[in-house]
Order: sequence, then structure tokens, then C-alpha cells
Amino acid sequence: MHASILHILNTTKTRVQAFGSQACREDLSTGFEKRDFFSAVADAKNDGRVPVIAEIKPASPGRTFRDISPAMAAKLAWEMEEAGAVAVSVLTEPGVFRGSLENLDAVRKAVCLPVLRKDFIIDRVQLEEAESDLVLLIAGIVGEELEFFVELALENGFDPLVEVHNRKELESALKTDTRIIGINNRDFETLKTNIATTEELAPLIREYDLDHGTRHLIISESGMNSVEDVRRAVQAGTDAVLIGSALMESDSVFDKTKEFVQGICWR
Ligand SMILES: O=P(O)(O)OC[C@@H](O)[C@@H](O)c1c[nH]c2ccccc12
Repeated sequence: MHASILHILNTTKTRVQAFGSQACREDLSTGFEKRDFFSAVADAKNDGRVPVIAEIKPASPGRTFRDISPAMAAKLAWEMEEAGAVAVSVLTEPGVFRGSLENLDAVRKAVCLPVLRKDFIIDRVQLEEAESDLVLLIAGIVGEELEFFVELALENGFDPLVEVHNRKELESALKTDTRIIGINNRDFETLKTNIATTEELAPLIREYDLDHGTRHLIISESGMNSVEDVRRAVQAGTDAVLIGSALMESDSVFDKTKEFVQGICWR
């Protein structure tokens, strides 16, 4: 695994041990009304939009995009919603990615879209400290405990998005009850992206679904910088794409989100 990812895992461990759960989910959840990601994707497809999950990502390993305060996160999320995104993903990892739970909270209050918490979940405490509609679980990091974390997420009212990067991780994801699988085009060892990962894995999920009478939502994640990239992911059979860097680098998050949303004719 790349040094920066190992660093994130170590700091996350320390943080979780040091602070435990800072807020009790039960306290937070007064008035919490879950937003349905599945119907958001279906609605987008029905009116010909490309289902885009737009990501608020202040930085990534070796790169800083922009400092994002909660007020700025709220503004960007609003632009994403106006431009037709189906969901907003918010980085909450505070070190390398410079995210925050405050950004997550501000975004969820600012828009009506489902919100995905993007973090390195390694402890159940993290599933109690904040509210979101979806939560990321990275198969390559959660490892053997994947099934446990999927159940825990479901019990806590989250829709888990299980992220995989290779066949082995995909196999373990398919053994769980998750209905959403994210194919990460980025390799955690080299941090390089290649959309061929989606082209390899998405058809395997479709095959599995045919054999088992199931229907997973497939999300292609990372490394999509142009409409052409999105077209490749969609042609491979994905239901939605998750885009961060290309939006963060752009002068207008609204215009850029719209470009992806309207980029290809879905029907
Ligand atoms: O910025 P990109 O290349 O558009 O990628 C977005 C998203 O897929 C990426 O941020 C991501 C995918 N999996 C993660 C896990 C942790 C942190 C970040 C990520």
C-alpha cells in the first residue's frame, strides 16, 4: 500500500483511540430523514442525466485543490445539486485529504441530495459519530471484517458503498449484503488510475447479478477527467460515476458538474 495511505490508516487509528465517539448518533439523529440514493439514480436515468456523484475533496495525496470551510462546502454542494448531480460525496478524513465532519454536516443541511461520507472507516465508533445517507467501506482496507462492517452500517441506517479494486475484493463484496459496489479505478499501491479497472470488473458484477437474480448499483470511481472517460465507464455497465478532482480543479464547479451530467445521452 502507498505510504500516504498507510499514514492515513495510522493517524485514523490514533484519532479513533484518542477521542472515541465524539458525538452520540442517537443525539444527532433527532429529525434525521434518510435520503434515497437508489431513486436519485433512477430519476436521473429517467430524465437522461448521467448519474454523477460529485465530490467535495479539499486535497488528495500530494495535491491540494482548495481550502474548504463548511460554508464553502455548502456552497459547492449547492452548485453540484443545481447542476444535476445525484449525490454529493464529502471527504471527512482530516489529514491527507483535509476533510472534516463539519463539512459533511454543512453539506447535508445545504442540499436535498443523498450525501456520502468518504473516509477510511476502520472502527465502529466512526459509524456512530456522524450522519450521512451513504458510507464508504473500502474492501482492501476493512479486509476480513467487511461483512461485519456492512451489517453494522445497515443497522445504523447507512447505505454502504463497498469499494473494490480487483477481483478478490469484488468477490468478498459480493458475499455481503451491500447493494452498492464502487469500482475504484485508483490503485492504492501506486495511486495511478486506469478506467480499464471498471471495464474489467463491471461486467463481472452484471454476470453475477444475472446468475443470482440480484441487482447491484455499480459506481465507477476516480480518474475521470473528461466526458470521454465517463462514456467509457458507462459503456462498461456502470450506473453512476464518482468525480472529485476534475470538479475541484475547475473554476466553476457548477459548469463542470453540468458538463459531466449532460455529457452523454443516457438513453
Ligand atoms: O478525484 P477523483 O480522481 O475524481 O476521485 C474521486 C474519488 O473516487 C476518490 O476521491 C476516492 C475513491 N476512493 C477513495 C477512498 C478514500 C478517499 C478518496 C477516494
